[in-house]
Amino acid sequence: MTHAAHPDRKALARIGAAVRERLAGEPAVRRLVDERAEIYAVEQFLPLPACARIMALIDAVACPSSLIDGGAWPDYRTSYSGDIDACDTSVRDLETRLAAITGIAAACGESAQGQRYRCGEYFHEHCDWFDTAARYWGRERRCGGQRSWTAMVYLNTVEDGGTTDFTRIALSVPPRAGALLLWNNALPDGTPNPWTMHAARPVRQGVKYVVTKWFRTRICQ
Ligand SMILES: O=C(O)CCC(=O)C(=O)O
Ligand SMILES: [Fe+2]
Repeated sequence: MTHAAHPDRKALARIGAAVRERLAGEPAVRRLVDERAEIYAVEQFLPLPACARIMALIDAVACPSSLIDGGAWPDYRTSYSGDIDACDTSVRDLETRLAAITGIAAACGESAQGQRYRCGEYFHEHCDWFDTAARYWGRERRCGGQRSWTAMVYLNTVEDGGTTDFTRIALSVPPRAGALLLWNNALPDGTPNPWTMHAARPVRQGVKYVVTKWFRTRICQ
């Protein structure tokens, strides 16, 4: 695919550079070692009481997770998800923290989505990037454009399983309560980074809760 085929490429390159520079100045931020993808972790990013509160909010709204391109493969994602109450103090506090660490305004992203995986549940490997050749792209282009960075907070520590695996670079991240995982879905030139392919592996014991914010290129309306 040529550069021209990536509609938000220049803006994504700009956002990538700005976030990269900001994270470099944050001592709590650790870059996970692989040159091919920009993936960062911050331990104890969210206090445990806020994690507990958001887990309760997820339980209140969780429905079987959907996929943006419909359900071509019904068992692709077996978790439960929901848009948690954006007015809740803990959610507002989370949004503020994510905006502060990335430098991207909360409005320049989708509303935070909670996910719950019970024993055996998973999300098969995928990239968070939108397929700009798909039918849904017309809508997403007008409403925020391409996804830039993904920010995901693990709300609990899982007894066994439930790792987030970056399958093309053999990186496996175990869920730890309050930890933030943050990655750039684009390469430095703003084109999609295929090395960000990832999966949520099945939970083998316990339950896993995460909250995810997908930042976009522009303000989402
Ligand atoms: O739950 C995880 O570990 C990953 C979730 C994920 O990839 C997503 O929601 O896009
Ligand atoms: Fe994902």
